[in-house]
Amino acid sequence: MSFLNKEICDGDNPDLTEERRTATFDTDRMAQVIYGSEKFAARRRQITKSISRIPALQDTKPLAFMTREEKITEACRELDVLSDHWEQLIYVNDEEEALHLHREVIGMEGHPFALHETMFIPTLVSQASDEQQEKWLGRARKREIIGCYAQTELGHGSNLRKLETTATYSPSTQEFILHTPTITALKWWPGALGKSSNYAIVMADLVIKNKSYGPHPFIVQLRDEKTHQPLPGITVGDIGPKMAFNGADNGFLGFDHFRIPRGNLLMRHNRVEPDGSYLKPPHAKIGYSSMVKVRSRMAMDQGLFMAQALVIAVRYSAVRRQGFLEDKSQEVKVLDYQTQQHRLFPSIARVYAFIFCGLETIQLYEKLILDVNKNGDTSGMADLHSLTSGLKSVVTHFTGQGIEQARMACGGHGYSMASYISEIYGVAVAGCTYEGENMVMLLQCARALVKAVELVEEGHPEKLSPMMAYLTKPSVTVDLTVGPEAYVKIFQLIAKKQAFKATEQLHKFMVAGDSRDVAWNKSAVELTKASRLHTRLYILKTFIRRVESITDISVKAALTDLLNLHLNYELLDVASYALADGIMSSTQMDFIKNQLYSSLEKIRPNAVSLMDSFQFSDLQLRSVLGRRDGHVYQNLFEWAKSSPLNQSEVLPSVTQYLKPMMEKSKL
Ligand SMILES: CCCCCCCC/C=C\CCCCCCCCCC(=O)SCCNC(=O)CCNC(=O)[C@H](O)C(C)(C)COP(=O)(O)OP(=O)(O)OC[C@H]1O[C@@H](n2cnc3c(N)ncnc32)[C@H](O)[C@@H]1OP(=O)(O)O
Ligand SMILES: Cc1cc2nc3c(=O)[nH]c(=O)nc-3n(C[C@H](O)[C@H](O)[C@H](O)COP(=O)(O)OP(=O)(O)OC[C@H]3O[C@@H](n4cnc5c(N)ncnc54)[C@H](O)[C@@H]3O)c2cc1C
Repeated sequence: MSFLNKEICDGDNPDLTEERRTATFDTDRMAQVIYGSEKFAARRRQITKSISRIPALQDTKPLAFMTREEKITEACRELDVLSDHWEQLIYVNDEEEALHLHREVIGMEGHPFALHETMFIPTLVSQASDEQQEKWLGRARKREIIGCYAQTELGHGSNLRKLETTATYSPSTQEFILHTPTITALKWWPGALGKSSNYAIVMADLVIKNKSYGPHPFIVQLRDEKTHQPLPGITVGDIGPKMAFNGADNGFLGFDHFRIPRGNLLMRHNRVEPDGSYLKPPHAKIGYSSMVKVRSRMAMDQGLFMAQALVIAVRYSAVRRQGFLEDKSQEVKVLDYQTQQHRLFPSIARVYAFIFCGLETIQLYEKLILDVNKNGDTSGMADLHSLTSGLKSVVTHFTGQGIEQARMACGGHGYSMASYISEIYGVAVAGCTYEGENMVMLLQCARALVKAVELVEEGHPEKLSPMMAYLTKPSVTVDLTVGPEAYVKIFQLIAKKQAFKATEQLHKFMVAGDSRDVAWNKSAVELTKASRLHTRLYILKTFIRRVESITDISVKAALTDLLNLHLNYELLDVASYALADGIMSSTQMDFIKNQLYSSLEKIRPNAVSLMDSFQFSDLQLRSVLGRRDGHVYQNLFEWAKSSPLNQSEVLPSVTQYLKPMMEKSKL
């Protein structure tokens, strides 16, 4: 079956139009699967259309030609325009719609509200008491105040228990005294802290009567609401340019015995009474929930980052002609080369897989917050923490790899800022670090795995959570031709073996006399391998579950091809484990390779439409190379001509230095 997708093809590059004509599914229907519902996919399109009717948001100067200050100013101008249209554009308080609006209009280089929406408001929702929400949440939602999340310090990010900023309770005045005792205690990195925010959630060590209670969240006013000047006792500023994300003012913050009222400790789950007595929370790590919230979004957000890079690379590959195959009268589209397909298509599959995981983990977090806030039920916290710790690490790592391959797939033009892929890469790989450095978080996931293995070894498999149940599966011989379930079985065996091996190694060192911490460190590489396999198994199973649930036949068929590619690619990628443990034979390996190559051919006709289905507007993509019209060469030439360097024929640097130098050389 072949039909023309609904988008207008007239006027586009004929090579791209041809690709769109040969697609076997409808991109609107695919968008419903990607964005989780028909309603949200339609709302996205509606919002995009409404944005396109606001002149002040069109044809802005390319970000690549702007200084950092100009980028920040431009983001603020756009936010102001959006603010004037907010209620016509989206349903107020709909987080997904707000995120879409920001992504499309302001892009990914950061803006003053990035942390306000993703961490400041969510922390108030999950940690502030009803009374505190009454006071601050409404103001935050109406954007009367701008907030950020200030946790990381110059000296500590990963190890939260050693944060040095103190919040010492003074019963006589019923205040907390915030203080930065050393240079390493300066808050360092928080997004939008430096220049934009006037409020912050500050994570500080709660100290009462000389006893430390560990990091707790406080809401703190940083700047005067009228003048925006820092309040006395507060030192705040921008930390300088970064690898990417330079539209954001990540900042530093220090306190000099800065006093805040007792009511500024967020007290939904714990309390400090006026006399200084402390009521502890129902779960020791409940104060970490805002991090879990962001981690639960990361599979979706990173999937969308990689999708942007792939839209650009796949469209370009369908337009770029170079070299010959059979027909010597016309050069081929580079997308027809097997190596190009192998470079791009497994990442397309991963994008879909990550997004399906993201849809699931976002819902799991929403449910957890309901359970905790309404029923005080914290039983889901440990599982979601270990799942999202592993997932953020695996997804960010592969997203970085996928985006870099997308860049290379665009040859020389991929290296130009016109492609915008380097910016997408820079922003995406920040995710390997923020919300917990990847190795640190893989080791958090490993804690849960080791515990589960120990339960099995102690004869209590019934206590395993459903995600760990595969650790009890016996070894079996598997016939790969029966379909996805066979791949899952092999993957389960590989992941199980590695989890047991890593745990065995840990125990061995402990038996030999090492403390658990030292034995843990000596086993850490093996433990992180176990976490990665465990997480990749979850991703694989989620992909299968999601594809099975699709009702549209043509969408399901296209995604089944992608799923088959994913299964074969993933298994091949971990084949060294399977071969070493005798789980797979070399004949099975050959079978997998052949399946992989034939999947590439099946996906080829749908490649452009699989990426068009994300329905990113040109405004959001910000890529000259990846525009929907595919007129790559004309667009590139126009863009280059608009470079500030080309606004005069002779640069002052030539007149001032090169010319005199050449003249001197003549003497
Ligand atoms: C991101 C969305 C953006 C969308 C916008 C898209 C548009 C594009 C625009 C811009 C894109 C960029 C957006 C930028 C956003 C950037 C946001 C970045 C913000 C930050 O980085 S905030 C700072 C984050 N910091 C960290 O993550 C620190 C990492 N460290 C930790 O979390 C902890 O220190 C630790 C978990 C590693 C260890 O904690 P600790 O208290 O020492 O505990 P342990 O002794 O290790 O463990 C004890 C026990 O507790 C369990 N546990 C730990 N944490 C949790 C938890 N959260 N929940 C439940 N249980 C937990 C742990 O497993 C142990 O259990 P056990 O004893 O084994 O049973
Ligand atoms: C773009 C960006 C935005 C950010 N936004 C915010 C924000 O809004 N708010 C905020 O509070 N913070 C923010 N951060 C800070 C971020 O959360 C931290 O940088 C991150 O948690 C990593 O901590 P770290 O810098 O201390 O790394 P480190 O822990 O110093 O990592 C250095 C190395 O040490 C290793 N390591 C550390 N501990 C262990 C261990 N226990 N076992 C094994 N290896 C270990 C790591 O794996 C890594 O290789 C942001 C960071 C970035 C890059």
